[in-house]
Amino acid sequence: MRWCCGCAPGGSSTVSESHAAPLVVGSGNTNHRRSRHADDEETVAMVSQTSLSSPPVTATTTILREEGNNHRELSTPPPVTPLVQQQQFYYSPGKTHIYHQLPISGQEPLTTGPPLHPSGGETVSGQTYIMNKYGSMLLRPCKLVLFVTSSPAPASAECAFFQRLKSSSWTIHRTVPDTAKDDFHKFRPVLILLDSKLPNLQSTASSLHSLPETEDVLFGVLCDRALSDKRRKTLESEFHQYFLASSTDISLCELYAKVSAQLRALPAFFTVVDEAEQPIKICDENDIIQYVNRAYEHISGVNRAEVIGKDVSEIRLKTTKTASLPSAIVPSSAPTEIDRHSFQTHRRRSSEWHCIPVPSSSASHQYVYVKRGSADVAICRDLSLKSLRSAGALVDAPITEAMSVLANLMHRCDEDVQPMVREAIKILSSSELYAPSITRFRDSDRIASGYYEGLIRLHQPSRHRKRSVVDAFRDHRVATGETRRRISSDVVNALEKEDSWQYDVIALERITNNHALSHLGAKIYERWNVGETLRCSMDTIFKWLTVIEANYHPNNSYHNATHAADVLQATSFFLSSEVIAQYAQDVHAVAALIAATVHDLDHPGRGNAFLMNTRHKLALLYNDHSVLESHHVALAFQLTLAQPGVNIFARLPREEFINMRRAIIDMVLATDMSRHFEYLTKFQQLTTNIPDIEDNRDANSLTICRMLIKCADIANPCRDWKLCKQWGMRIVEEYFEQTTEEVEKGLPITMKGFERETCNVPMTQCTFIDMFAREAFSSWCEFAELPQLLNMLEFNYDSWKDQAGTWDPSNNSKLL
Ligand SMILES: Nc1nc2c(ncn2[C@@H]2O[C@@H]3COP(=O)(O)O[C@H]3[C@H]2O)c(=O)[nH]1
Repeated sequence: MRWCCGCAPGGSSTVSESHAAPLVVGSGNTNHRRSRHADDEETVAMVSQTSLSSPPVTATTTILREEGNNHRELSTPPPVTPLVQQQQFYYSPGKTHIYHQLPISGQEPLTTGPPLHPSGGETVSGQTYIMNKYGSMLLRPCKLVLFVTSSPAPASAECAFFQRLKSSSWTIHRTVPDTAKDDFHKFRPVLILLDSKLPNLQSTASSLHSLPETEDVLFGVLCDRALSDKRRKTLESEFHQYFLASSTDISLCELYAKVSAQLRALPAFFTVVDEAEQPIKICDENDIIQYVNRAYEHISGVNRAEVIGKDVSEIRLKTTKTASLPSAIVPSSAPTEIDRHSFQTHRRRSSEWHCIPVPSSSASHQYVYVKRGSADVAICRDLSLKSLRSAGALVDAPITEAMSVLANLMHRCDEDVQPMVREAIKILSSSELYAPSITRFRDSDRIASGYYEGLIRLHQPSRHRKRSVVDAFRDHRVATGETRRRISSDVVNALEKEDSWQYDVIALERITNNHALSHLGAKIYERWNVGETLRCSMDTIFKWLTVIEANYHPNNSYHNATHAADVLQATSFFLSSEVIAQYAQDVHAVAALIAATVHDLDHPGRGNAFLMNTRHKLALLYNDHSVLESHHVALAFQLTLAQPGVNIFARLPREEFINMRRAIIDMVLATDMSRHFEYLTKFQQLTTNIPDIEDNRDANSLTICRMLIKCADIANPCRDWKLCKQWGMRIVEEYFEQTTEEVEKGLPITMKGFERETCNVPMTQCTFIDMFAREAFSSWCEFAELPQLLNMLEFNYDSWKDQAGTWDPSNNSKLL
């Protein structure tokens, strides 16, 4: 089937002499004049198309490179019987123009029309722009009629029907039966009208129907008066419609011109898809394969004729076991366009294939599978770790780069190499090779370097000054208060909806007079049956919570027991997610709750860098490694095991205690921000290979729970704005106090940008989101299917941004 588009070159809508015209598929230079020796390579693509009315549309492409007037065949895919004749058109890859060229030797495709209309969906100077979900495409309805009559000379006065057609920019070519076929090939009309007075009307129509390219052409008979039923019945096998010469209704013709213009775009797209470097296949909603491209044939070793029409599950690919298709998860409801972009879409999870539901208005859906890690990153998400980082990621560890190369390689190499590459990735991701270096933020960005120095790099060459800055940890303030809980109705009410993300833990802090942790903890532990797992009573658990709460510093503006309650509440919320419940083991879930409770125990209100710079005894004790985090969890076990009546692990069998303790330590240590990107990368690596997640449940559960508590620890920016803002002010106040002390004592400033006199608080929050929160929650929310948290993060980011422009540092003296 050959196509032409019916506008003259240059976009005018005058009746054109020649009707081949370019179909611009991409943006490209639409004024590009194709010359015989164009500066960029021109190739001729011969495409055979099935009839458009009979899916699946298969296309074989024989690429011919044009050299002079000769065409040398470039590549031939495995033979698939073309159902119809060859179509010939040109495309120049560099400019993604596809020229439809009638196979008249030597005829140049014409220059293209004006540039794509930016808005799309409009008709400008006779050109129609079709806006689809992926952007506008320039299509020009082909308004060409071939009128077959016995007298080629036009009647003195055109009939009303023809006048109406011409007034709507239609071109009418008259011909006689003997030259009708040649003229059809020459003009490529969308509408063939035969004069009802033709002596051999039916045989003429039948002869034209025999041309394969007429399968999508509208056949009409033009008559002076309405046909009798009998006459219509005899003609119905040859004609789709009869038109009265006296009629001025051309609506069917107009519609058909538009529809066929869209259909004509198919060969272009199939050529692009067929020539794409990455394997692509298209399935319908029943997972029947409708189409595969040449790269798929190449990588799978099967010919498309062997797979088209087959059920995905039947496909056993010859060369790549892993390339088998994932079993489909049919969504309960057809994903709408919006769904497609929400995390709730039931994507067919597979590490090998990126599945894209094709948005369509119909209930049934097609799915495009694109093999991951393939050449054309533009379409499929590249598995390299680098691409897993948000484009704005500021930090890349050398090891991450190496793993990104390996992840890419893994999906391109053949099957016997793949396991080795996969193993290499596992080895690299298991050892401490992550030494993130801030690579992309401006040195002048003091806040970002403040976070980097103060949270990640930590160690400062420091002047030695003996400091007994924080001795509070010696003062083990053990609560000797009563352990029998009396709960007022206010507290009971304040504990309502503790399972909601909107829960206001700061209100609970107020109502309980700084005992949010013990009260909220008791409720959450009870809801999670922690007592059952630990084989201890809720009374013991409440006593334990009271002791732990008493060892947080109430005078810290941020790192106090309410922050622990906040992180515990977030941990409980995340554990409630269906996806997490599927992957987190019970022991790790309970460990996460306990870890959240103790994760900042006895925090001195100063960061690790400060303790290291002051040679604090904790820094000496823990050799500058995760100093505070080690202290939090060590003290937690000391307090638990040393205090009679509060040992919540007392009844745990030894083996279970060892496992529980290991998991709690692991998760608390994971809150050390100096290893943020290490844990994040491992989580991303794991969750982009969903099938792998099944084969090492224990280790994977821990990786997920580490990420869970990490996100709970930095979840402030995802909370309701009122809470987000309060937490932001609290953390900055604590930083101000640290910086003030560093200045007073001549210590290195660990958190640059957090000087009370000059700090732009909203800007510090935006930087925290840019550097840490956005990327972590993008990965976390996609995996845990919590898209609403990302929406809140971006809303809060914009709220901080709005304030940053007018922030007055004089506000910094009264943040709380
Ligand atoms: N600026 C800013 N930093 C935060 C916020 N939440 C957590 N952090 C930082 O992330 C760190 C996580 O570990 P810590 O609790 O030790 O200290 C925390 C802060 O340094 C926030 O809302 N704003």
